[in-house]
Amino acid sequence: MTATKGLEGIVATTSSISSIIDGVLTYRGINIDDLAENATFEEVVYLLWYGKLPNRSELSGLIQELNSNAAVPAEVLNQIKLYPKDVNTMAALRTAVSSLALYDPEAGDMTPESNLRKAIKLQAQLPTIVAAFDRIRKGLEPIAPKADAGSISENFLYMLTGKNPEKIAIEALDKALVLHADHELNASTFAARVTVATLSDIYSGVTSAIGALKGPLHGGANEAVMAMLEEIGTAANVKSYITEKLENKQKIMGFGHRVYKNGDPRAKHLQKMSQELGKLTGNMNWYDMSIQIEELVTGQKGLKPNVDFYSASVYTSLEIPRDLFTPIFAISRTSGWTAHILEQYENNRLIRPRAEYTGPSHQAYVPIEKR
Ligand SMILES: CC(=O)SCCNC(=O)CCNC(=O)[C@H](O)C(C)(C)COP(=O)(O)OP(=O)(O)OC[C@H]1O[C@@H](n2cnc3c(N)ncnc32)[C@H](O)[C@@H]1OP(=O)(O)O
Ligand SMILES: O=C([O-])CC(=O)C(=O)O
Repeated sequence: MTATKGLEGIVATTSSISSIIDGVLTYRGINIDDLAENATFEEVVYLLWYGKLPNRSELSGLIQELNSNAAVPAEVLNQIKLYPKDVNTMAALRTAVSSLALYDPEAGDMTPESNLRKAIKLQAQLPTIVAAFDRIRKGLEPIAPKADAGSISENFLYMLTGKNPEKIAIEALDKALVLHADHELNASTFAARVTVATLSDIYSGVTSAIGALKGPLHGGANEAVMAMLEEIGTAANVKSYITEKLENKQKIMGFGHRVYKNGDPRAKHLQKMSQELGKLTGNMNWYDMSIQIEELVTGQKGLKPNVDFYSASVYTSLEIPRDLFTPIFAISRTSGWTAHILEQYENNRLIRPRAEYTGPSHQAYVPIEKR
């Protein structure tokens, strides 16, 4: 038995949800470029869960269901009020999502209908949790979700600020959610599938996934990108900062990918949005710095930006706090996680690989008094 470090290139399951073939990403066979240009996030959620695009009445039915399930149990909101105000936002989200299960009477029900209902509740309630936590830590009262919101993006921005968001902000966030919704067997989705393959419940699967997404080699990279941009400060400092990092063999966050070696197809959409939003807000600094960083990192290392790189400047232009970037990724990826969890349940087998043992052998047991 020989281990493959990081399971690189190992095909661990079959799936009909999303594919990455020759650098092209599809959701249910539809190219991400088409979805990014044309689909709303709710259409994508429907596509991932049901395997087809919704017609008008199916789409409005889903939006209604999401709206009517968006309120979070009062007990969970009261618990969030007890969290330390300066706690890591992904840690707060992980804890709150785990506690949702305590107040859902059907948490342990394993029928397909019940699991789909819980997927809807999770998709509807994650935005409410993230917005509520942000307000509570600022000493503000959480805002209840709108019952008639047109989209998750609209409701989330409304719950964050208490104001009706501008159309441009809703559309920009919506496109970012489309681009982050699913990605084959990425680390957090794999974590979700491993968890539920023991026939554990969907809340456990999504809680595991949030824990995996949090790390800076995965979803946490978008916050790390913004931290880097803030540290660099202005375009004039980019060259010396990046060159020094690369010379010291340090990683530049938002670059590189396990699967894409010729570029992440999602990045160009986020780059365009970053430029457009920079122009609209009259602040091109983040975009200008990002472009320069890309030129240097691609030029010197051949590494291309991934989905996390330009999403940092996009969210900043939308005035979203840096430490909400990864929770927003989680809001979007809940659609993919839950689609994969439902697919895993449909055709389940315990996921249990082997380890290549590299420790000592033939060791004698030494009694404690002789150690
Ligand atoms: C949504 C997402 O999860 S997208 C990924 C988000 N993560 C990041 O942006 C973090 C930065 N990127 C990385 O750490 C990596 O590129 C990963 C984790 C995404 C992929 O990792 P792997 O496939 O395991 O590649 P690995 O880390 O082994 O890198 C291979 C080589 O490229 C280098 N490399 C990879 N990414 C980077 C980077 N961002 N900056 C500088 N060098 C890099 C490594 O140092 C290594 O060099 P070496 O062979 O000289 O040691
Ligand atoms: O697929 C991966 O390894 C990481 C990624 O880009 C994602 O989860 O969107």
